[in-house]
Amino acid sequence: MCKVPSRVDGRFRLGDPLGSGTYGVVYRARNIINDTDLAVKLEPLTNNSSSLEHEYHILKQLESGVGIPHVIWFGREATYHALALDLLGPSLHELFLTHNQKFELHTVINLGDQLLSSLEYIHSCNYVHDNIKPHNVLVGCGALEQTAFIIDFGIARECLTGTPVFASINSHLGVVPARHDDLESLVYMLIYFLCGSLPWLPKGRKKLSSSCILVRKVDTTIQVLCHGIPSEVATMLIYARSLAFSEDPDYDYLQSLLNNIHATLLPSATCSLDLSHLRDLIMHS
Ligand SMILES: Nc1ncnc2c1ncn2[C@@H]1O[C@H](COP(=O)(O)OP(=O)(O)OP(=O)(O)O)[C@@H](O)[C@H]1O
Repeated sequence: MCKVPSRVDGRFRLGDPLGSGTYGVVYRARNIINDTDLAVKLEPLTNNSSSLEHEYHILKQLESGVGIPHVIWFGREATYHALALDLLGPSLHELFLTHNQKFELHTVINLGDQLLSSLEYIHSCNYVHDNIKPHNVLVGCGALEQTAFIIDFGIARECLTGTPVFASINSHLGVVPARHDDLESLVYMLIYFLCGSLPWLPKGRKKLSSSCILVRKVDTTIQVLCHGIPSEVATMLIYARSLAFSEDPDYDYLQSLLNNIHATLLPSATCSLDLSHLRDLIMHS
């Protein structure tokens, strides 16, 4: 790989890597003009079409949505495409591991509520995310620490499917993903946060193929999957799976199911994500 530039666009000084994915590495950076922190995602230039440029165009179109990362700049630096974004905090995956793989019910309801609204917005702009999973939801920083942000819009929805563990059954079968597939993935994620695992999740370090996960997923009844958690979650999954390809999802109905669960909580249960203490643990480790 070519040498990573120390600065991007003359003003963003790159620091440590924050994470990496299939397409590139994301660095913490400092804007030396206005002294603010940000994140810069670098993707090596190749002859292939740029996934980062694709992501940039989608983010620009989704720009004003709540829970959508804000783009600061996109361009080329040396032999890289670079996307500068507002700096966000840890992912739900990291926070979940820090919290012994269990989130409180009110936290899960709050996440479900926020992510449902963000998905409704993304879908209203004619996009399907197609890779909803705990790694792709980050909490915000500072004043936005109670907001969940959906990241990673780099997957072209027509050609690739997302991560098998959270993928909808349609997505496994190679059906072009539709809005209800994002909703199905969201419900799997909520179940995962409430139960600490999913029946098709491989144990330990073992890796399962997408086809194995699909077989296990299809073989798991909703009753078994949703055992011990509020019945509204099962209703959400039945509803998401029942939607036809081009059918408009009734987001209000799904929201009302989450509200029903919320109504059963003690008044002392906060309406916030309540993840700041975990965030601090990660930041200081
Ligand atoms: N704005 C941000 N602020 C802080 N960290 C970020 C930000 N964007 C991404 N990251 C970190 O970088 C990691 C990789 O980012 P991202 O998922 O966008 O890359 P990718 O190459 O598209 O990944 P994938 O292989 O999942 O498609 C994330 O898991 C996250 O830890």
